[in-house]
Amino acid sequence: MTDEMIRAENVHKSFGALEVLKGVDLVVRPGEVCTILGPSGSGKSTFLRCINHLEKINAGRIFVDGDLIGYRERGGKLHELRDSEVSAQRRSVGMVFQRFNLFPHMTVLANVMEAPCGVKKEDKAEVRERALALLDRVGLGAKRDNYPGQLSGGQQQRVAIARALAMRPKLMLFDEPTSALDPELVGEVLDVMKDLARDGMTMVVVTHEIGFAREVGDSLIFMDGGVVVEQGPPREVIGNPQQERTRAFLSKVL
Ligand SMILES: Nc1ncnc2c1ncn2[C@@H]1O[C@H](COP(=O)(O)OP(=O)(O)OP(=O)(O)O)[C@@H](O)[C@H]1O
Repeated sequence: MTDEMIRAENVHKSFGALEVLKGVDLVVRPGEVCTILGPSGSGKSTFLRCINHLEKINAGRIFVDGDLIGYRERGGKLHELRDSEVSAQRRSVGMVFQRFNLFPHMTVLANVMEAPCGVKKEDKAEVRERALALLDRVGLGAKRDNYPGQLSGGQQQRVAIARALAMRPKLMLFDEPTSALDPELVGEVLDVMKDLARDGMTMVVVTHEIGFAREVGDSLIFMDGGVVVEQGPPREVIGNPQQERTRAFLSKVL
């Protein structure tokens, strides 16, 4: 493990003529929780997707635990990864989306067991044991034989977190994990995330949950217009924003 879990340097991403990321820099150290806040359309989700190589960047570099995303070194040269190799690299990063993408026809346990854990011919009993332990961890051991449709949105999102953890990720990316939930279900998902943070998981969390950022975040990034406008300890950025754009946004959401 390096002393930087994520290093993003001057990341640019466009969709056709639309330039969404205009030079984003970020360093996240192992065990840190980095929260990202910003108006709709500012490029937060796109940036997370770039870290996980779900989007290919147009310029800049992103390293995850020292590995350059999308490339590998061979014979002293950098080679672009083939699609099959990219998916292996992507397995080191767990991602949880706004909408939980569970298989509706599979039980909760099967959903977690199905996650690619990167170990070929792994003993099925071991996979099952680990999946059960993860379901216990997110408080859903008793629901293992249920189908996703039988669970609440909050419970389904907790299964999605267990599924991402089953890949043994080095870091977890959360893209507005609670914004599709009814308000009374938000807390149970945030509690699971807080528990992960306490256990030292490195996390980048795009969220509008200011309380979570303040309580759990080591750093807060305010993004607007495809750039990082302001960055610092969450309590400082929220309590005393230095930039006018941050202040204007916070005055609308606080
Ligand atoms: N695959 C795509 N093709 C074209 N445009 C895209 C694509 N993905 C994102 N965009 C555009 O990029 C811009 C930034 O989107 P993004 O989802 O990253 O913003 P965001 O800050 O996460 O917003 P929100 O909080 O609403 O999710 C938007 O204008 C969006 O329409």
